[in-house]
Parts: sequence; C-alpha cells; structure tokens
Amino acid sequence: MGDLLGVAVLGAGHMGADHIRRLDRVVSGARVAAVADPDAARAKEAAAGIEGVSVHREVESALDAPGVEAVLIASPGPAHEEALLAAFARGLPVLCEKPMVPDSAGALRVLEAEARLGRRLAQIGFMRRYDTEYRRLKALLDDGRLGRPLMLHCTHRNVSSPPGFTSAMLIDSSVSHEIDAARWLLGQELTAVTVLRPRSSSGAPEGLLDPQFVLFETDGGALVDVEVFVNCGFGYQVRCEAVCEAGSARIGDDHGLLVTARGSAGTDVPQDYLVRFVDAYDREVQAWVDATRRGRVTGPSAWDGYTASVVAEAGVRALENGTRVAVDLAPRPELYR
Ligand SMILES: NC(=O)c1ccc[n+]([C@@H]2O[C@H](COP(=O)([O-])OP(=O)(O)OC[C@H]3O[C@@H](n4cnc5c(N)ncnc54)[C@H](O)[C@@H]3O)[C@@H](O)[C@H]2O)c1
Ligand SMILES: O[C@H]1[C@H](O)[C@@H](O)[C@H](O)[C@@H](O)[C@H]1O
Repeated sequence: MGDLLGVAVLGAGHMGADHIRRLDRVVSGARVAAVADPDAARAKEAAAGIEGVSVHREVESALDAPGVEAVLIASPGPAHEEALLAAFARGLPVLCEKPMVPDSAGALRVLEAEARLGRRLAQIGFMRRYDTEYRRLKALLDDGRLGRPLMLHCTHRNVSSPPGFTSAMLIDSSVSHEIDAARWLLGQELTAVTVLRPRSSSGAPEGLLDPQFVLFETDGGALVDVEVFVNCGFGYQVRCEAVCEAGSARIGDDHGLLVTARGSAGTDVPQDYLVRFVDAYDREVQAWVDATRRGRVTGPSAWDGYTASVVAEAGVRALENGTRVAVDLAPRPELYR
C-alpha cells in the first residue's frame, strides 16, 4: 500500500463515485485514502469495501487524513475554488473536474495562487484531450495534411439535464468541453462569442433555454460553432467536424458495432458521458497518477481552466444580452508560457 499514491476524493456523486471506482479498480499506482462529501451516506457508500480509506464530511479533514498525498476534486463547480486553494496550501497535487471554477474572478484567484507557488499542482479534468478520436483529430490537424483549419462544427447532446441545471450551465458546464477542445485542437485562443437560440424544446424543463447555438471566433481567424442540447432525449452525442482548406475530418459518429438484421441496420447510442468517454477518463486519471508519482504535473493546466471560465462567462453574457461579447483574458503568467 505504501507504494501507491494516496488520493483524497472530494465529492462522491456521479463523477466522484465513478472516479473512486476507477482509482480503486482500474488505474494502477493509486489507492483511495479518503473520501469527503457533506452527504455522509453517499461518501460511505462510495468508499464501501475499500481497504484503509477514511470517510469525511469536511474537505479539510479529508486533506489532512493519514496517507493523503494527492486530491481528486469532483464536488460541484462552485465548491472547487475553496478545495483547490486548500490543496495548494498543503502542496498537494490535484486533478480537478471541469469547470475549474465556474466564475472567472474565482478562476483568476486560483490561477494567481498557483502562479505564486511558482510550480504547477493542478491538472484540470478536460478529459476529451485523452479520448482516442479527439487525439487522432488533433494529430491530423497538427501534421498539416488538411491545410489550415477554417471551421469546427460541434454537436454536444445529453439525454437529459440533472435537477438544478441552468441555462448558463449549458455554456459554463457543457460547452466548457468544446471551449477547451477547440483551443487545444486549433492551438488558437477564442476571442469573441455570440449565442443564438431556437424556441426551447418541449422536452426541456420549464424555463431552461435548451438547445442553444454558440458561435466562437478565434485569434487565428477560424470559427467554431456548437449546438448544445442537454435534453435531447435520444442519446449522448458529441461530434466535431474540422473543415480545413484541403479537406475535412469528423469524429463522434457512433460507428461502434453496426448490426444488420431483418431489413434494417442499427447501432447502440451511448446514453451518457460515463459510457461515451470511459476510455478517456481512464487514460486521464492514469496519466495524472503516473505524472504525480514522478513528481510532475501534465495535462490541461490552471491557465486552460481559467481561460475556459472567462470564455464561458463571455458566452453566458452573450446569451443574456443577445449580443456578441469579446473575451478579455488576464496576462498569461510566466508559469504557463
Ligand atoms: N468530465 C466530465 O465529463 C464530467 C461529467 C460529469 C460531471 N463532471 C463534473 O464533476 C463535478 C461533479 O459533478 P457530478 O455530476 O458528480 O455532481 P453530483 O451532484 O452528482 O455530485 C456532487 C457531489 O459533491 C457533493 N458536494 C457538495 N458540496 C461539496 C463540497 N464542498 N465538498 C465535497 N463534496 C461536495 C454533493 O453532496 C454530491 O454528492 C462537477 O464539477 C461537474 O461539472 C464532469
Ligand atoms: O457535467 C457534465 C459533463 O461535463 C458532461 O461531459 C457533459 O456532456 C454535460 O453536458 C455536463 O453537464
């Protein structure tokens, strides 16, 4: 047990419980040392059967528990700032679920706190960077065979949104993935955002603006559009098509197992992210554990997390005001250059 990285998992809901299972049974080199959730029953259930784990209601007591050497944050976005700062204060490496911090002022405080330490401690959970299809698309764009990318057309559909999901969260929770993926795929910053919306779906909860159509401009002259629809009812679908000067490439077409029988052909459509991105989460957490055990921090940085928050906040303003909103980033600290 001594050789394994001891991880405190903060938040034992959908994502937290899945990461606890992953740390315990899927990835190598780590063990769950502590679990914290204000819902004690949930924490206990997620930790059940794990040897040597302690269960806590409070974040601080989990971080100070015996054997804790690193932290995985899977609490709701608004709780991330406090947890990140508490981890930084103890010098603990962190894997923080997206969004790093939903509001840009809080995200900037986290960025500045890490920059003051003078070394990276945080990896942000933009797991699409670890997805096989996204990595193939990135490699293709990087090798230049298709020429300069002109546009990304993205689709982000969920079967249904969880209780309490707001119109702003379509952008700062869901589209935060496309914000990060577009910056990473293109190697460009997003500079302005406009949001249009059709009449809301009758399948969406009362008052939720769903779907939305989000259009980003980049500093390299490309356009990125995202259809985000979180109560589509029919499947978890994440697609991205890159249109370049000499060709196009598309991922996310659900071409898993195609079954033809009785005169028709069909394939299963994943119903949630835990199925569609299972390999990406596994690779993300394994990469984090491996790097942490070597004393390194890799993957999406606090700068990527901060940038996603600023862009998303501009998007929420664009949604509310019905106007194009420019993105205004703070200067990038030396640590992230
Ligand atoms: N990468 C992805 O694809 C992905 C998918 C789903 C969720 N997420 C992210 O994971 C995080 C959690 O989402 P979820 O769907 O698991 O939510 P959830 O509501 O299912 O679970 C959140 C849990 O955190 C607990 N909690 C609340 N405040 C806390 C605090 N201060 N400290 C510790 N625990 C606290 C709640 O009691 C709950 O059990 C969010 O940031 C969300 O955006 C990421
Ligand atoms: O928190 C979740 C998660 O990030 C999923 O990957 C995304 O598809 C959902 O829209 C979002 O609500």
